[in-house]
Amino acid sequence: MAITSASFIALICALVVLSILPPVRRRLKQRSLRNVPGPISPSFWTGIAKELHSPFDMRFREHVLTSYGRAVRIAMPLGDVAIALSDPVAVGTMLGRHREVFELPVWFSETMNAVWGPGLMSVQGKEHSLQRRLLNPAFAVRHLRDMVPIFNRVSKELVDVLRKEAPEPGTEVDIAQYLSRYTLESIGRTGLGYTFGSLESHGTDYSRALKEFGPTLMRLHHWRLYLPLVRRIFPRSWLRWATEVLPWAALRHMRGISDNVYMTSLEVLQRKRELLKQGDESLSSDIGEGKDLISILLRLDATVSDENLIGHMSLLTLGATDTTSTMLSRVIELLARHPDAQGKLRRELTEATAGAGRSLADIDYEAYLNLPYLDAIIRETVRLYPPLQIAPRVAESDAVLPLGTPVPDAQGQPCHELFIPAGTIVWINIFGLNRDKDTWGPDANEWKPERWLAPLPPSVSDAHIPSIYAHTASFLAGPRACIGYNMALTVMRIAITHLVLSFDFARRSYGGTAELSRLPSKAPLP
Ligand code: HEM
Repeated sequence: MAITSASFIALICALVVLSILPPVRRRLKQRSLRNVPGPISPSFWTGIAKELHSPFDMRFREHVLTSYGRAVRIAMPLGDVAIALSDPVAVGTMLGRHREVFELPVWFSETMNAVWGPGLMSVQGKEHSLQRRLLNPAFAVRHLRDMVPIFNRVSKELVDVLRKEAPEPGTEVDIAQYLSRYTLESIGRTGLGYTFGSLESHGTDYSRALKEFGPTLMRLHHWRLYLPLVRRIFPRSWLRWATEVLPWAALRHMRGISDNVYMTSLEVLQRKRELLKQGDESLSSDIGEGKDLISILLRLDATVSDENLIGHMSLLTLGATDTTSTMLSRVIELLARHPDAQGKLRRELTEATAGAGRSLADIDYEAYLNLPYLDAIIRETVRLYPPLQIAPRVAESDAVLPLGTPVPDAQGQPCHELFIPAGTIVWINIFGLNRDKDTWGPDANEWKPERWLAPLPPSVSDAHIPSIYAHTASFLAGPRACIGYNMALTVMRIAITHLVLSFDFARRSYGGTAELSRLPSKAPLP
């Protein structure tokens, strides 16, 4: 049957009406959210979303996340409202009782799926629980223990490269760049059983593709909101064809990134399956010594499909590297800014090694846990500088969230719960939870590792912050809590120990207050 132009126009009109009805209904139901305190929007059309997501205006975002209380109204484009929550009672409910209502937004998981394939961050609901159950055992402490010698070896390589780079005292070195390569290599060897090459070189196409993902995504940010709708209308093969023919540089670049990572992952995986067939001995002689996450997964369940494993490989590497290397850079920058803390840490580490007649290679997983000042420095840095400041969720149906701290209603009376209409974006305000003065005290914004050496004030435990680490929300909690947090902490403990025992870090003379996006990356080494 031929499609007439009238029926085509009718179809387009129907699609337009169908796609605008839910947002209109949501805006009508968001009345009560409009009373929640928040920054004034400069424009009905854009809201403050653009400023909030700008990597160049961290100060504005941090101001918004800490200055309006535990529930903050965020004006979104075209009069939509989102809410940022750092109220532990509300966040606890989102991650606990209402965990099935508050999911990752579909545009987020669809983007991940389109670029990386089916990994943890690209699936939802039951599929996510299944995948998570499959992956959890690979992250058990007993496997992490086996990875410590590999982390030690990469840390030693890092120190050797830095020594070559800075043979003279006082040489300036772009330390952040090396920490980024170090993290990628550590995760590559222990996650995938793959090496990205020497820490001196600038990496492989795979590592470059991972690095370019974030900036390319920013260029496509507004368009990806329409991805779920587009995917519902067009078959996958059409979309793939469109990425080839459309004259859209960012989209083509993203396709290149996706293909590149896919091909490398497939190659690594096929090699691993081959080695596994040859027996455990062959796998143990490979780069990850058979102790890497993918080898562990293949041993646990050899029936997992290549498609799933490739999705996991890409998303694990993506989730692991930038976060961990940002934290590491931050620790080194803070130690450079606080020479007393650096000296105290060096004394603790020297006592645990030379003082106890042990070499660095003798420090195992448990011994690393018994270094209280190192532990305090990591806890405090993870609390104050979480690499992910907000975690997005969307209400899949209408929901009511209880509040520990009330917000004003239309009459200015305290309101102890928030009605969240279906489709509303709710950001879990990690940054706000970690810096709340009522919880952490008036010095919440200061970096004080010492706070972890004495019992914490009762306000911290009384707050019942949803957390899997040190009462902070940095790794989140609930069904989507960071699966690799223990691995990240282990990588950090080992790298910091090697670095602080090998170098003295100082601030560059121009110093200044560092922004997360602009870490001072050059530190003089002796
Ligand atoms: C300091 C370093 C790290 C930080 C601060 C961090 C933080 C987080 C946070 C906040 C989430 C939740 C995001 C959300 O649900 O919106 C998350 C999820 C995740 N992280 Fe990490 N992460 C770190 C390191 C790692 C490492 C080393 C790995 C893997 C080896 C990893 C793998 C993942 C994965 C796969 C998820 C998705 C979990 C799921 O959806 O079930 N992360 N991470």
